[in-house]
Amino acid sequence: MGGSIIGFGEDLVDWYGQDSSAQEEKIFVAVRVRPLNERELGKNDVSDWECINSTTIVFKNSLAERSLLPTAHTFDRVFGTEAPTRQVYEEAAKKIALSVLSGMNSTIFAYGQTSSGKTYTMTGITEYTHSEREFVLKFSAMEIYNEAVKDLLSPDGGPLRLLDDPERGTVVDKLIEVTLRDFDHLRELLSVCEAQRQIGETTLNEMSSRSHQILRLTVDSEAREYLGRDNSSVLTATVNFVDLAGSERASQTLSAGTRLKEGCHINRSLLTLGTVIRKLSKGRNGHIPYRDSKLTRILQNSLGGNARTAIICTMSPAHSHVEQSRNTLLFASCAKQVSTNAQVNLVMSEKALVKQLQRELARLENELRNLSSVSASSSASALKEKELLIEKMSKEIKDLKHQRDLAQSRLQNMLRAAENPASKSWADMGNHEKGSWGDEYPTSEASEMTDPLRSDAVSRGSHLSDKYEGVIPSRIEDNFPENNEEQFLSGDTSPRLYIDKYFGPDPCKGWEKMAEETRKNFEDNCKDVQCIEIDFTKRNVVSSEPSSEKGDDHVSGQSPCLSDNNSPDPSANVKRCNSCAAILTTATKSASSDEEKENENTLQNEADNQEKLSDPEPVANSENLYTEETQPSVKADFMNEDDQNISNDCSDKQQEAPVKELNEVIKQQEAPVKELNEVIKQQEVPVKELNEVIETKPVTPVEYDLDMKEERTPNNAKQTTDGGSDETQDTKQSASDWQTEFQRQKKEIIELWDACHTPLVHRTYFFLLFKGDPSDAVYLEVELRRLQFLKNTMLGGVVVKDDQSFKLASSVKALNREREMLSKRMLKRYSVKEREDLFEKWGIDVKSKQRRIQLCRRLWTDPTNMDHITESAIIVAKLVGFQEPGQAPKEMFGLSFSPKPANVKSFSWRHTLPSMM
Ligand SMILES: Nc1ncnc2c1ncn2[C@@H]1O[C@H](COP(=O)(O)OP(=O)(O)OP(=O)(O)O)[C@@H](O)[C@H]1O
Repeated sequence: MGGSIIGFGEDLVDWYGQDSSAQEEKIFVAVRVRPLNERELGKNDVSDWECINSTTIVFKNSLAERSLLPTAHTFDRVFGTEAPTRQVYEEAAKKIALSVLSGMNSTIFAYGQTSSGKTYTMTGITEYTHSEREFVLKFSAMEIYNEAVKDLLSPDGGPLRLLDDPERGTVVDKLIEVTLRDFDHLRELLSVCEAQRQIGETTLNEMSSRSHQILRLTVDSEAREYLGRDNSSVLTATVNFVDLAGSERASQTLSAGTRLKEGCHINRSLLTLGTVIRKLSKGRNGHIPYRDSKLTRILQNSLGGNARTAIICTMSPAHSHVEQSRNTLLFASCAKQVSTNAQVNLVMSEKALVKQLQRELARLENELRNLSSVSASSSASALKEKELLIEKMSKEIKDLKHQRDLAQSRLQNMLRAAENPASKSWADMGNHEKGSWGDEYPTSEASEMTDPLRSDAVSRGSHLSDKYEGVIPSRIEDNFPENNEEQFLSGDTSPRLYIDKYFGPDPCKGWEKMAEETRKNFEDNCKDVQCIEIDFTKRNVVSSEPSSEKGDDHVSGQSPCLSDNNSPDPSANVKRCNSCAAILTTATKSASSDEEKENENTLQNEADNQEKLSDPEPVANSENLYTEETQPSVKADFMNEDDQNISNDCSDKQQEAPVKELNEVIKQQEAPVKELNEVIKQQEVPVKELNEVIETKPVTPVEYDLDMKEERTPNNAKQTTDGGSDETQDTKQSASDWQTEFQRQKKEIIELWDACHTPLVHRTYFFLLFKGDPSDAVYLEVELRRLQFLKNTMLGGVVVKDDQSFKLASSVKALNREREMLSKRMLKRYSVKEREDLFEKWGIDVKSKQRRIQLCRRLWTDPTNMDHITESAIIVAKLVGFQEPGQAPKEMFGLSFSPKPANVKSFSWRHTLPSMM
């Protein structure tokens, strides 16, 4: 039986060598004769039957019977009384039973008279079948007792329903299926079935089965499992082992009651089975009464020809049972005529295959849809996204490298300073870093002298001041501030000087040097600011000298530094510092005194409208402004050290301490450099990977570069103009570029101020620089970078621990205090009418409480609105006294402000200091 089977490939041959394709075959019929049992032997019964060969059984007794009935019967196989069950299995059952492995259903019946050996035989065959198989089987078991179907694996369950499935035929509903682990498991289950099966004692069989038992093994296997082929189709087949109840004669079994009733059901169902077989044996025409009994209904698939079938008829050889034996052989002969047309469960397999193909089709369709939805544009956008990511990460790397360079640069500067222990200025710087920038009142001159960098800056600042003499306000209006913030801001009355001190280099001295220095010392310069701030406060103390308007009683121990503005002598610097430090404690008191004084003024100014009483605003402690938010702890140390130094001149011993501190600071600075290097390292890897993936062109640096900018500045253009005649156009272009860049930087800086909570006074000072003067380029650049770094440090997750260089970073709390301080100032700087106008202009109810602080809290709050910023700056400038009498506020902010040539040599640094000097 050759041929191929669709879906399973050619040569689908079952493991025992037979082609598994559809085949018409007769039911395999075997007869097994059991030995005479003890009961029969006890009655001296004799054996009538003899198996003369492997296929023929002959009746050997009565001459009379012999003349009437056939004496020889031929079947597929006959087994005599000596044949073991194993032989019966091998030669009669195995072939059929293992058909299930090639996807064919099969059924093996045991048919015979009661006590003839059906159960004996089927139990053995079932066990042997399992031991042969190499596949996982599922086992189920049922019995039909008195026409009720019962699950033998569910003893407590009620009768099961039979359902008609259009595909599978009759199905026993909710029949339990157990996956067999091994042979022992099967034996265990067979024992359960045996225990559950209805057994009754009859006169012929002490353990007579009173029900039909159907044990079912189901194989769900993939063809490749047994053929070694790569085929995922599933074969599902079952083999039924049917152990029928024995036909019996009531007269023989002497049954009554239950046994009789059982016997009736048994005989009726066997009669139906016999009828079905007989009809089948005569062909398939006409009605076949499958449904007349549950037995034939359940086995319809098998009997109907879908399953390979074997019927093993058991019989007793005893003469006393000759009639039943003849009936058995008659049944066997009929069964032998029945043809089956068993085939691999192609129907089911094809369905499985169709289902599988449908699933595969759906999957492919889905994939296709997804693929088509990923259009070219989305691919391009994904690519662009990656490119942007690379660009962003590259920029971050660049920023980080920049920060690292700054940190390294600062470290180098510190190391340089450490090499010169006499450089007290650096030690001062260290102290200032650790201390509060607003708590001290050293003189500005002292700071200038003690910080070599800043001395240079001051020198250049003077130069600039000369340049802008007459334009820059020459003095602060009146009394010294009542708080630290104002000490900070009042140190320079000129924004230009503020910037000069802040950044050091003089733009007029050449871009190259300036840019280089700025880049190298960016952080140092930032740090410089702190010193300057401190120096401003010191200057305030200087203002307490006899020439000042107040605070003289606090500066009785005047420092020599106050009289020497330009001494380059480091030792002199040390003296000054020590002395100035000594002044610190008294200067604080001076500030308090100033505050009291202002409060008096306030009361006087507000006497008419009782504002002071009706508008009780919080009064900030001038001493605390910024100090809580910045470096409160070191302040005490610094003070103590200075206290100790009050009566001492500089000694070597004293100089060693700051050097030690400096070394400590250097140590601290090394950590962030290391951290930055680590961050850069980590950042670089993904960028490299991404670059490799999309093979994009090298990322264009986004960051504005000083060198690039240098090429565009008018100063630089001027240098190049000397070398060629057609460079005027270039110069114009450069100026245009600068204006564009200037606007961009201005906008960014304002927004960064907001993000970094930069003090309003600092913003106001710096805002004065926003006039588009190319010479301010470097200041803007440095301020921008400082803010970018600061923002990264504060918000960007780049942790630079204990970084003290960016004191201009404030906090919301400090900013609020500053606003409170400014609001206090409003009483002094603005008349009642001016204040009311301001409140009205800023949409604040004139009669509301805390209207001044309300106003000040709105200042600088909208970094995107230039009008708002300008108005805010005007107000702050006036509040802090940064306004020449008679000068319109707007003039200060560039509307009518233009630099004048630096041709006035007589301008001096001192001229820019407060009048108290
Ligand atoms: N081939 C055999 N060799 C030895 N003993 C056998 C053989 N066949 C059956 N017997 C014994 O005969 C007795 C009856 O066998 P069994 O119970 O299998 O008959 P049965 O056909 O199933 O009867 P019933 O229809 O009443 O259930 C048992 O004790 C069994 O061990």
